[in-house]
Amino acid sequence: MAENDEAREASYRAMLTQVTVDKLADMIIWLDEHGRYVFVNPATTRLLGYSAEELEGLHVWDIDPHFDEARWREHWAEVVARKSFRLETVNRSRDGVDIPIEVTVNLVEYGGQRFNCSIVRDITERKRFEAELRALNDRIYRLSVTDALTGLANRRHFDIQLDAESRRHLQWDRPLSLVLADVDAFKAFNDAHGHVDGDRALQRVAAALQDAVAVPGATVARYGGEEFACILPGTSHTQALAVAEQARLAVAALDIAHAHSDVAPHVTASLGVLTVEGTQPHTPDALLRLADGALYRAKREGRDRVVGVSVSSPTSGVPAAGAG
Ligand SMILES: Nc1nc2c(ncn2[C@@H]2O[C@H](COP(=O)(O)OP(=O)(O)OP(=O)(O)O)[C@@H](O)[C@H]2O)c(=O)[nH]1
Repeated sequence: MAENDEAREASYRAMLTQVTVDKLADMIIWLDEHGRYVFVNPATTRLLGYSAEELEGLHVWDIDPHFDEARWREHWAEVVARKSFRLETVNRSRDGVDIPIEVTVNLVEYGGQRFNCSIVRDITERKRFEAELRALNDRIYRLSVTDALTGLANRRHFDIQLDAESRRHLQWDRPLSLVLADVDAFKAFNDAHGHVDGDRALQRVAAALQDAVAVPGATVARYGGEEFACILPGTSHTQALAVAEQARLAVAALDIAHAHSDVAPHVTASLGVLTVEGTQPHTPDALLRLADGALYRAKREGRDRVVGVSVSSPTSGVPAAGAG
């Protein structure tokens, strides 16, 4: 190629490079090995609000709140070792706005010097979208496990938890208690006061149960209709009976007038308590059947009371099945 042609070709290529660097929406940031800005493209000055001259006197930690000099030295060692990789960080603009960025780091060696040439993308929109998506997923999850009327865990969540807790109880050989609570004479309440007041009463009963069951890791759920269920992991029978009695008293203390109940002049609940101890496995259905048996007895024996049943297998050394 003639000398003129070569010069024209070189100038043409330089023009292509220059225009690309000038027009690129991403930032191009060159840092030396001391973390000093040595070159930035127009997108950088636009986004960060500093002039190229201002930036070229600064260090990376003047702009990136996640960096200091020590962190830069670690980063530089990684750049040298890995040569090219991606990271996410933040750049603070001149007017104090933190801009989340994705940085593609590249090690460049030129004229005996080493540089970090970064292609930097503003990912504000992506981060906002991710946060919205996370919030939406959280909301969908909360809705999927929550009973709409009372705000307690719903039946689906209860079933999942009971399955998990019945396995955990076997694995760790620690007691597991269940409490079933059923509002007494609620049909009569609905008939006398109407469904709307009935709903309100269920909401108040639910809140009272939730407050009364102060057991770490407990699940308090609306099991269906006017029936509630609590899982009390690691809770002995004596403790579970005390929790259930506390819950019974809390429902009575709401003092929701119920003129058509044979039990009391206010809304009451009957509760069945089951505790299993030892390593003999019980399916969740079997656990529920046993707890339901205790609840049934509480109803039959006059309502507004707690009846317990405890089942143990020989390994735990606790006497075999008993009720009280
Ligand atoms: N307001 C309202 N009532 C409900 C809801 N779910 C179930 N119920 C009512 O709860 C009542 C339950 O009645 P029953 O199962 O006969 O039991 P009970 O009258 O409470 O009598 P015992 O349980 O034997 O003391 C029915 O009238 C249902 O309609 C609800 O979401 N809102």
